[in-house]
This record gives sequence, structure tokens and C-alpha cells, in this order.
Amino acid sequence: MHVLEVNNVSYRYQRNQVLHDVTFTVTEGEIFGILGPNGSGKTTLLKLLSKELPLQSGSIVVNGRPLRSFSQKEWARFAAVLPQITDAAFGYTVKETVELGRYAHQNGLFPTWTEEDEQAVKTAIEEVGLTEKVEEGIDRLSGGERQRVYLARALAQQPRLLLLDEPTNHMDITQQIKLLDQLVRWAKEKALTIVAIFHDINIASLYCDRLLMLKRGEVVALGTPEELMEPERLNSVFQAQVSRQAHPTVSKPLMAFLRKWEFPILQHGGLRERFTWTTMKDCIAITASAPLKVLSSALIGSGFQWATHFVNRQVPKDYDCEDAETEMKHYLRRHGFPVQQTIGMMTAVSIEDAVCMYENGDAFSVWAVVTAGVGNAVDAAQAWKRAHFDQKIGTINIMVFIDGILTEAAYVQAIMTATEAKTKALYDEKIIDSETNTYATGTSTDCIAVAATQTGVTFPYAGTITPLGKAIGRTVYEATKKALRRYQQRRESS
Ligand SMILES: Nc1ncnc2c1ncn2[C@@H]1O[C@H](COP(=O)(O)OP(=O)(O)OP(=O)(O)O)[C@@H](O)[C@H]1O
Repeated sequence: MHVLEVNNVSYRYQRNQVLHDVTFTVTEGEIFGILGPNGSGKTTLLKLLSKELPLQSGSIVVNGRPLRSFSQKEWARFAAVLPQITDAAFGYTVKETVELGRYAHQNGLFPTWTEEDEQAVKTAIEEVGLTEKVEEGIDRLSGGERQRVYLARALAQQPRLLLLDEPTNHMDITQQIKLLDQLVRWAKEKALTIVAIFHDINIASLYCDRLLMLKRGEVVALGTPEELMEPERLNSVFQAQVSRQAHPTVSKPLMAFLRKWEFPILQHGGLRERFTWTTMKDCIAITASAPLKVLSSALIGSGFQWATHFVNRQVPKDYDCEDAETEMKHYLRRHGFPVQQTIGMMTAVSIEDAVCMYENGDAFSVWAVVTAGVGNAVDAAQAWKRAHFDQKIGTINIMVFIDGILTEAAYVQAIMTATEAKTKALYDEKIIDSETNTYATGTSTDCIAVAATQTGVTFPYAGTITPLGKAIGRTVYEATKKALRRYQQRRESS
């Protein structure tokens, strides 16, 4: 059911037309966000919806009735408004301010304060988390706390429709999230309809069911966050460069703002010259002079990360730790590595046998660093036949460093290309899965990291058809093959 139907609403302040033919509907229990740059008409639209401004043209229908047919009192029972700027009502306490919200429910010439009124005020104050400040003068509260008092006043009205102008203005991030989670709960549990103006597009995307985007008083987009959050659209509406990312846990887009001006990263020399290589007693550490964007399956720094340190740590053959991640973090800290900017892998293979391969293309350079052991060699196509894996020495750790800008697709393709090259090296070295007696495709605990400088030339792809993919394939293949031979030699000589 539509709680709000807005049809061709236009509005002008004197000769300044600020809204043009705005049309949309809002359904019951929906959280409906209004977004747009400063001066695009958001507050004016909300003021028209809240009856603060008279309608000049078009129509607004609420619950099937024209908005103008609601008396002030009827309207106050139906809708509560949290305006953008609210002056502190000096002299009032928190409780007294929230009690004003019950005005709409008072009847007769000499209204009486009922138990229901008392309860509604108490609940509203509890819901915004201000019970402890109930007798405090609101002029003694912080901006964020005061905002919560006004929200409690709106809630005490027990409205069916909440109209909010930047509801989380002045709030710290904890309070914002708390309040917005609460709004979602009210919307879903109490079928409360919420129309709110947001400035933060990521907050709006995360919490709103649908969004309306205004630009110079016109609707430029209307739909779900998934539909609307397109970099080109946001670029044209907000004049800001953005890139769309996936939220880690919710099926909502996250927009990352791109800085217009970047410090030019001065890169001297080839790719390898930008790293220092340190061989310590039990690890290899590669340190970059500037952070690289990395996609990895590493124990530390998995997924996409920016990193300056790449550590391949040799652990004893019988290393057995229930919480290897925490233990590895302690190890990194103990050795002075910045954990948040480190990609950390483990291996039981001798790190002295690490192999590096380098290729310098016309527009890029690729550097592959591989340690390999095959005690745990396995044929991926047959792995399902094994009930459990014995852990022996042998895992293949691959690090690929690339000078260039990689798209996310290119990162994934680089991982595919490197994996295929590794598998081919295993095949050519005739490495067998000892359980199934078939060719091994990898080991049971292989690890990979693809790191790119994100400067220079852009590579949209890194499959084997591209020059970059060819270089990745060759360097990883050669390095893996050589590392496998060194591993075999060490085994034969011991
Ligand atoms: N009372 C007023 N008299 C004249 N012009 C006004 C008045 N209120 C707003 N305007 C103008 O109307 C336009 C839209 O203002 P509005 O406050 O609706 O925008 P907004 O999108 O809410 O902006 P913001 O993000 O800055 O809050 C602006 O150009 C503003 O200057």
C-alpha cells in the first residue's frame, strides 16, 4: 500500500524554481532515502511533505487522502518530523522536550496527561538511549545527544510516517549505526514508513530500501541502491569520482570516493629496484618503497589489501598451532613488520630455495617469487576421494609483483594464469598425487598473492591472451619449475 503518492510537485521561492515535476511513491514500512547535492531541493521537498510549505502545484496524497485534507492535529498524529536545524529549547529538560511530542494525542480543552502518554515518552527516551539524561537541560547536551532528543520527541508522537532531514547529523559513527539499525527495526516491526534525507551515500545505500536522487530540483534517479549506485551517475550528480565496491556482508553497493589529485609516486628504476629483499633466519621479507594493491589467499592480509611488506615464513615441519593467524601476527610484530600492511605466508619448505623470475615487457614488469614443496601434492580432480590430508612438508607459495594498474578482473585473471602455470610446472616435473597415482595439480595448502603498483599503464585483463598474462604465465612457470627442482635436490641430498 502506498503511504505517500507525490505527483508532479513543483515549487518556487519567489522567482526561483527549486523543484520540477517531482513524482514518486513510498510504500508502508519502506525506508526511502532522498539524496542530492547541496541546494538540489531535498529540504524543500521534505517541507512540502510535512506541510511546512504550502503546495503550489502537483499533488501529495497520504494514505489515499490529499495531504491538505489533514487537520494539523490529524497530521501530527500521522507524521512526525525531524527538521534539519533545531534550536535548543533553552530551559527544557530532555523529558519535557520529548513530552511535547505527545501534544498531538491530547484531547479537549483541558487535556489530561495519561499513563499512555507517560509510557510513550519513557519508551521513546529509552529507544534513543538517553534514559540516564532524562532530567538534563537540553542546552547542556552535545549536538548528537540533542539530535537524539528531537528524534525521541518525534517517536513519542507514535507516528505512522517519519520525515527526517539528515537524521544522523552531529552523531558519531557508533550513534549513527545504532540509530539507523533502530530505524530499520521500527520500519520492519512497526510498519513505520520513513522518508529521510541523507548526505552520506554509503549510509543511504546500506539502510534504504529505495532512493530518490535530485539534481537542481529534478528527479534524476529513483530505485534500489543496487540500481542507482552507478559510478557514472554519481559522478554526474555529485561531480565526484567514485568506484563501486561490494559490501563485505550485505548485498548493497559501497562507493569508494577517488581523490581528484594524487601525489605523483616517483618510481625510480625497474620493478625489482623498488623492493628490498631481506633473508632472515626463518623468513624472506620483501619490502616495497610504496604500497601495492594485493589480492591474496595469505594467512595474513587475505582478500584485497594495500601492503608494503611481503613475508614468506619458514615454520618447522611439525608446526601445529590451533590459531595460526594470531601466532603469525605475534611473529610479525616481534620482527617489526606492520601487520596491517603485511602479506604473511607460511611454508615448511626451506626459504633458501626460493626462486625469483623477472620479465620486463614494453609497458610493464612482472616479478614472480616462488617457494615450492610437494609433500602434500594433490590432484584437485581427485581430492574428493581423500578422507583427510596428512600434513607433510610441501606447499607452493607464489608472489607475483606487477608494475601497472590492474582492474579487479585483471587481478582474478592474474591468479588464474599463475595457477595454471603452476599446474603445468607440476605436470612437466611429473609430480604425482601419491594417494591417487595421478598427476598433482597443486598441493593441499598452496598460497598466492598478486600485487600491483597501481601506477603506470592500466591492464583491464591478465589472461593468457594478453602480454601481461603471458609474462605472468612464463615467470610463474619457470620459477615454480626451478623451485620444485631445488626442493627435490635438497630432499635427495638429505
Ligand atoms: N526560504 C527560502 N527562500 C528562498 N530560497 C530558498 C529558501 N529555502 C531554500 N531556498 C533555495 O532553494 C534551493 C533548494 O534548497 P533546499 O534547502 O531545498 O536544498 P537541499 O537540497 O536541502 O540543500 P542542502 O543539502 O544544502 O540542505 C536552494 O537554492 C536554496 O537557496
